[in-house]
Parts: sequence; structure tokens; C-alpha cells
Amino acid sequence: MTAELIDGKAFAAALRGRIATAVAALRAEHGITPGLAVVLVGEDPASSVYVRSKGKATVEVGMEGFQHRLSAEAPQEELLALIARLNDDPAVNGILVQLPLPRHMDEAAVINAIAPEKDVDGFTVLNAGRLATGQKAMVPCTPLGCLMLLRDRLGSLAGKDALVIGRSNIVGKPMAQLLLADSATVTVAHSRTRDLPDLCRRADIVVAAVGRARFVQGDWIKPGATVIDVGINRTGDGLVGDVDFDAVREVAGAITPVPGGVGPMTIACLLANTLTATARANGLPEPEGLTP
Ligand SMILES: Nc1nc(=O)c2c([nH]1)NC[C@@H]1CN(c3ccc(C(=O)N[C@@H](CCC(=O)O)C(=O)O)cc3)C=[N+]21
Repeated sequence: MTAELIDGKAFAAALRGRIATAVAALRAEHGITPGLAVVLVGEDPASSVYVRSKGKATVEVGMEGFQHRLSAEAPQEELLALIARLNDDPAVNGILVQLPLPRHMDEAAVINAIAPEKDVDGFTVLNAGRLATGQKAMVPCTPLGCLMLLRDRLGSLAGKDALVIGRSNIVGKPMAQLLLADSATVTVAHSRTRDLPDLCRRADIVVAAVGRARFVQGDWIKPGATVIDVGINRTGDGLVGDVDFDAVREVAGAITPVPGGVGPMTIACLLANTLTATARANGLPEPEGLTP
């Protein structure tokens, strides 16, 4: 049996369509246009590509995009001053500082300078704590996108055995929190985990976010399991995920491809978070289906 493909690209396009409709209504009924500021420090070519596609997606749903570029050598104070201005700017509802930052900067200090209500990445300590304690939060875009795909495929996640491979603050940990909030039984595996293949064979849901090309093997997968591949690895033969796609798709029930899986959902969820932040900032009801 071959796994069903989970079409993240199509799901993301539909989500962006609903966002565009809500943005148009916000403008017509309240004269409000959501604004998203993206800050890029340095000239990393991959980062420039992401920032450009985020800018394009922002305009396509009718939001206003603001781009700020600082040189790789800019002092941290300059970045903090820019963030302070964006925090105070009423036209800016969401702020994203593209990661990674140059080595001379303190990533945590920079991220936590973002006003929590404008933290559309959900990376600040306050939003991470809110998510972990079941309070209304800004939820990191990639895990939120994965959750939407999982619920669409499986319905209720209650009682499912979920394995998250990777423990980063931006994917693994918030993904585990979201699955736990949906009453899955969650295991988080990492580089020091013993018997990962055996652990994986028990999982109904596998979320791979390790950053190692084709790491998850076909014989690690329980037949019929749902596999979400968060990996974006540039190799000699193009963009590949953290899952050995050709082998795993022979065993799994459903799997996300790379590209065309989680990546497009990340960008759509960034727009979803910007819309949610705008509604909250203006005391308006939040559009449904954009938050967990
Ligand atoms: N503060 C911050 N927030 C981020 O969300 C953030 C970041 N920094 N730094 C970099 C990573 C990476 N990231 C991706 C978003 C979309 C695709 C995406 O759409 N990928 C396409 C393919 C793109 C291609 O062909 O290169 C796909 O998977 O189909 C990939 C990667 C967001 N990031």
C-alpha cells in the first residue's frame, strides 16, 4: 500500500484564501489593514528567498508588508531600536525577525524585545509559556501548520501515540505542546534518545524535525502511520526532507512531501497569526480556524 500524500501546498492555498476574505471584510467593515513587518539582518541568500516569499504572500492576501534590512555587521542596539519602533507603530500588527541572526547578536534578547502581542512567530518566552500552560498565545507557525494538517487527516488526536523527533524551541517543543493539548500521548526524541527506530514503530503520528536529510527510515514506521516531514535540507539532488520519502511512503498511511508539505503551511500560518494579532489588537472577534 502506498501512503496518501498530504498536500500542504493546496491546504495552504485554501487557508490563504480564507485569510484574504477575512482581510477584505476587515477593511470594508472597519477600515483596518493588517500589517506585517519582516526584519532581515545580513544577506544570507536562503533567508533572502524566504523573506521575499513571505512579502509576496503578505501582499497577496491584502495585508501590508514592511521589510527592513540591516547589514550583517549592524550592532545589536540598532536592531533593538528598530524593534522598539515597530512595537510602537500602530500600522504594524506582526513582527518577524528572520533567524538565524549573526553570531554577535543575542538571539533570545532580540526575540524577547518583540511585543508579545505582535510576536507572530510565537518565539517570545511569554508566548511559549502561554502555550505550555494552555493560555491564549501566539503559536509558532510551523507546528501550527503541522497541527492543522494532522487534524484534517485524522480528526481527533486524542489517545494517539505521537512521536516528535527534534526538541528545538521553534518546532519540536511547541509541536509537543500542541499535540499534548489535543490529548495525544507525546514522546519527544532527540540526539541522545535510545532505540529511536523501536520508539518510532509505536507511533501513530511521527513529526520529523531533526534537520538531517532522509533520517527517518522506512522500517521505522508503523503501517498506516501519519508522517509529517518538517525538514528542509538542500542536498546535491535538490530539496529533501528529514524522512526517507520513497521508503516511508510504502509503509505510512499518509505523508507530507518536501517541497509542497509543511513549508507552505508555515507561511500561511504566519499570515493567520498576523490576522489573529490584528483582530486582538482592535478588540474584534478572531476569525475562526486560525488558532488551535
Ligand atoms: N523568524 C523566523 N521565522 C520563520 O518562520 C523562519 C525563520 N525565521 N528562518 C528560516 C525558517 C525557514 N522557513 C521556511 C518557510 C517556508 C518554507 C517553504 O515554503 N518551503 C517550500 C519550498 C521552498 C524552496 O523551494 O526553497 C516548500 O517546502 O514547499 C521553507 C522554510 C521559515 N523560517
